[in-house]
Amino acid sequence: MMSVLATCLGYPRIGFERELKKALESFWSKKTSAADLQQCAAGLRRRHWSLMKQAGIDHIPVGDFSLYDQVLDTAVMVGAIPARYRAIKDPLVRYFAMARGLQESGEGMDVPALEMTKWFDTNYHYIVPELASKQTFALNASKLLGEIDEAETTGGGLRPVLLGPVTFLLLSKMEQGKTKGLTPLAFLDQLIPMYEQLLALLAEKGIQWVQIDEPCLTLELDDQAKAAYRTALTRLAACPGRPRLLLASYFGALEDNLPLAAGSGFDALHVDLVRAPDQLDAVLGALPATMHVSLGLVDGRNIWRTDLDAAHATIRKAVEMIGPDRVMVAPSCSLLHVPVDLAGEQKLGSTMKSWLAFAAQKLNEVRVLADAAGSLTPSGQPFLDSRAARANRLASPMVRNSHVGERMRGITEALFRRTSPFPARAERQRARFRLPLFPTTTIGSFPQTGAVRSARATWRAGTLPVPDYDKFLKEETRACIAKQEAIGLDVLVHGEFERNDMVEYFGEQLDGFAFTENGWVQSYGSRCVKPPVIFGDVSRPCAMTVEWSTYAQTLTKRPVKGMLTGPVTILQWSFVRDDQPRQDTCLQIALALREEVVDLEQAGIKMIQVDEPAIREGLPLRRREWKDYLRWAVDAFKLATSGVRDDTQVHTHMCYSEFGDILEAIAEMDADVISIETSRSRMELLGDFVRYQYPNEIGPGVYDIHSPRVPTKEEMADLLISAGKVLPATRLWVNPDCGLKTRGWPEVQAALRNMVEAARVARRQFGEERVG
Ligand SMILES: CN1c2c(nc(N)[nH]c2=O)NC[C@@H]1CNc1ccc(C(=O)N[C@@H](CCC(=O)N[C@@H](CCC(=O)N[C@@H](CCC(=O)O)C(=O)O)C(=O)O)C(=O)O)cc1
Ligand SMILES: N[C@@H](CCS)C(=O)O
Ligand SMILES: [Zn+2]
Repeated sequence: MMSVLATCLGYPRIGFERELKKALESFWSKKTSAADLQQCAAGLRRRHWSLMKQAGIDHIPVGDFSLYDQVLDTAVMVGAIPARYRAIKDPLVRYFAMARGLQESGEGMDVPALEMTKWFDTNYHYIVPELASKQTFALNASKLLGEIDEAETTGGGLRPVLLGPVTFLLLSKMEQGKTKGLTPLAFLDQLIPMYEQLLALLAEKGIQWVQIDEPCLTLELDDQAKAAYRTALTRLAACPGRPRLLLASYFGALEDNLPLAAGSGFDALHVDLVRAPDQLDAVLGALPATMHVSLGLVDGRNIWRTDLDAAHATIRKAVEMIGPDRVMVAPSCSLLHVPVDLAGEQKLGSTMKSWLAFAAQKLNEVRVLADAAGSLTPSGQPFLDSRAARANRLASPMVRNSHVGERMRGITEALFRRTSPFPARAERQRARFRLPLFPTTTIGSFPQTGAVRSARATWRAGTLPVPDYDKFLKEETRACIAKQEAIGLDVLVHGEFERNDMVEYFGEQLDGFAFTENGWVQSYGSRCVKPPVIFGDVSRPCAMTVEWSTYAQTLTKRPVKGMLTGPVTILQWSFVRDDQPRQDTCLQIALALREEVVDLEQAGIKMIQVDEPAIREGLPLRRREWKDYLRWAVDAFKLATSGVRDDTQVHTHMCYSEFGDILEAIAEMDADVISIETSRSRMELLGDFVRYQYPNEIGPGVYDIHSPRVPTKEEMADLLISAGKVLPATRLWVNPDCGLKTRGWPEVQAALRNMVEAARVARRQFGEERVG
């Protein structure tokens, strides 16, 4: 008898104990071999397949595992390897060179990494494939086929996951120069045969179902992209003898792309019903009689326990309309974006735990929902538990704080404005700080060395007494200030040694947040974050950063920037409550940060940086929703930062994204200075700031901090000089792309010395005076 299938689109690969992270970093630092790394990776894959099998998942993903990133894996699989990496013969070394750059002094090897940017509106970063004007492709499916062989022992139900050809091309970029007028989509005809060959190989292996991820189907597509979809989907559907194909859309609604998807000739369509529940009727109405639907009902982007009754009602609707044989239940997207297992949490408290589901629990929810599809009124224990948890959360006194409600009602227009407009503020700030032309600074964090991390780990474990930890951090901060002075930086930072993570640190100090011990989620490569959980109204019980900033300022005469994470970024990088609009939660965070900003000023801090790297990532995927989001996101930043005097300089910082299309909003944020990542894209972004005539001061990043490579004085000076030609030199700052926490001290010191030298070169070119 056929029944509703339980399926999964992808599983976190980092490992319950972040085994992959550790194996990667150990391999990169040459402590272990490639074989050790591959062994760890194979062990993780085996574990994940086996636990999906145990959870009763009928379609188990294979090929979603990656040593670094699934988009990079796809580029390698189709042979899209830019020329500069082809001299590297060892495939693994070449793979990591594309991901992280490679600088080997002995062998004269010095190649920067490919660009990295955010995966849709998530905090995961992918490597941007780069195509040449005469791009050709060649299939190398060894990774995927090898993993399928490994997974055979799992016992059937394997569903290979491929990033689809159109999304692959839409996420790619053309290499710089010589490609005028060409866009990656021009290569679709050459790329499709790689997928055709691959489908034939998968059919030979006896694979029954293949999942083709096309998340770009949830975006607004122009005619060229729609035509590309028509071509690609029709051709793949027409492959002779192919396995059955599931087209996976996620992160939003298909809307006007639904006819493309439903008419694709594929055998199943996955839809995200967490982000876009309202699309169900249209989807069911559009499905041809041969097509299955995969209902994405368990949230792959958040950690709240599923409302099983609501999900069950949706499944019933689908079953009644098209019959159980054509229905699959699934998470809304890959589970890559949620932590591995709630079982890793000992300190959360049973009430909070009962509200949550991580990846392992979500698999169980999918199974339970599939099993209950035949029942009209499910009453098994999982449903009873889900109802009880929901009722408990809705009624919990932990969630509401009447003081926060009062403060929210007391917000007035005046709280969103600095006293004077930027030109008047800039004049006062120039008089106050007397900085040289091209002032040099950094973004905030300095290396989080093994010593810093392990001191924190022992302090957390209770084996390092608080005063000793405090003394250790003060010593790190003191040494950091001394190093910055020796390097010759103009505006200093305290180094953020006390912070585990720029969001988690604040989450731990604010009321309304819970934090996990082991809730790691991959951010890029081996780097993970532990997003805090916002479960209730947010408020600040006491000052959070004032002590560290004021301590650092006592150590130097140069200005030390106060360092805060902005409201939108705290929101975006947390798991957010789903019982009130995100904007209300964001304004609550902004109110708490406003108190901190004012306290910093009162404590004598003259420059305050409020980082908003996630503001672009928070942008809704559909343009019509942008205006509303940008209104409240900008308001939240202004609410947080407008409580200070004109001569207090507000900085902000952004990284990882294309900011071209939100420049107006960035300007409205009205920060006195913005530092922004530009170096990986070789300052392409700066063109947007020029075109928009960005009015305030700006520090275009001149040094890619994601790579251990030390940039030369000359290359950074070139970047500055090109920036100085298009923007007034009087408004330019000099800084790396982002914080330096992931780097080691020797390379940081060498790079910053070169950066300070580069600023001197630029000053010689443009004059020493900072007037204007
Ligand atoms: C700027 N970025 C950030 C994003 N999101 C955030 N939430 N935070 C960010 O900073 N998104 C965009 C980018 C992504 N970039 C990065 C960059 C770097 C990291 C990173 O370094 N992550 C660390 C983990 C950071 C952390 O929280 N560390 C904790 C725990 C450390 C730990 O693992 N301790 C060990 C013991 C260590 C020892 O004994 O030596 C343990 O407990 O077992 C801390 O410092 O206390 C990473 O290592 O992945 C992330 C995103
Ligand atoms: N102040 C932070 C910003 C990162 S986006 C840092 O320097 O790490
Ligand atoms: Zn940054």
